[in-house]
Amino acid sequence: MAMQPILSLRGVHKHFIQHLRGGLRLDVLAGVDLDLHPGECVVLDGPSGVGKSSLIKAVYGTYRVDGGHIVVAGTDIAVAGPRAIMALRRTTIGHVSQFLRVVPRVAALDIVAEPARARGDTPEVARGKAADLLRRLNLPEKLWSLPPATFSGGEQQRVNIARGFVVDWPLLLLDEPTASLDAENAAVVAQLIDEAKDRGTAILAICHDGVLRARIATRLLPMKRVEQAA
Ligand SMILES: Nc1ncnc2c1ncn2[C@@H]1O[C@H](COP(=O)(O)OP(=O)(O)OP(=O)(O)O)[C@@H](O)[C@H]1O
Repeated sequence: MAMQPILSLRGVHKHFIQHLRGGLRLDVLAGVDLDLHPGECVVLDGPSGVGKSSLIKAVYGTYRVDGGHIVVAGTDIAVAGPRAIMALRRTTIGHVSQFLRVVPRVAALDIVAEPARARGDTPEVARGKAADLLRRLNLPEKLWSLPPATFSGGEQQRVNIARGFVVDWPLLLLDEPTASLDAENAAVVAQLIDEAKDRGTAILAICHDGVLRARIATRLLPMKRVEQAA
């Protein structure tokens, strides 16, 4: 029997009403289909503004879609309520956004460890995994006990990446994970992605860096601008 996809998109539609532009309707996603299997890395491919981030946000349950199905591990996120979405975020879907959502007064090490704690690891085990990742991503150890609010963009992004990789997620969403990183740390991220794929994580990614994209993508999902109704 063929392996079940971890993520299935069928006919996903999304539009925005742009209130600052006189209520203009902007159709962004029109009938997006995809099956994503364990161990695959599909990179969304298309020009700026085509809807790549919107699709990632829809799969994470942040944006509600207007039509179609987004099935993750048997749950249709297109129609799921907030509890079901929060449960999937705890157990199944990891997300590395472009920017770290800084939690005041929580140390970087604990921010990274938190998803592993939420999945049942003891504090020691979770912190050990967090420390391994922060070390691999070259975050100076003296920063680990500090809240990341004052960290540089690249330091915050490395905390964010470590948080995304601290759990073996069945599905991992990556939105420009190396945008603020130097070449050395971008290479570490490429390695982390390879290892996650080998463990069976399915990855849906946005990645403008052509070299990294060629390295990580098992396939591209071409996205085209939607024709707007006159
Ligand atoms: N919350 C929102 N409200 C209104 N319009 C939005 C919203 N989010 C995105 N858009 C619009 O939807 C379109 C697609 O945006 P999106 O960020 O998904 O594109 P993208 O392909 O990820 O672009 P880029 O490669 O530049 O990051 C853009 O025209 C954007 O202005």
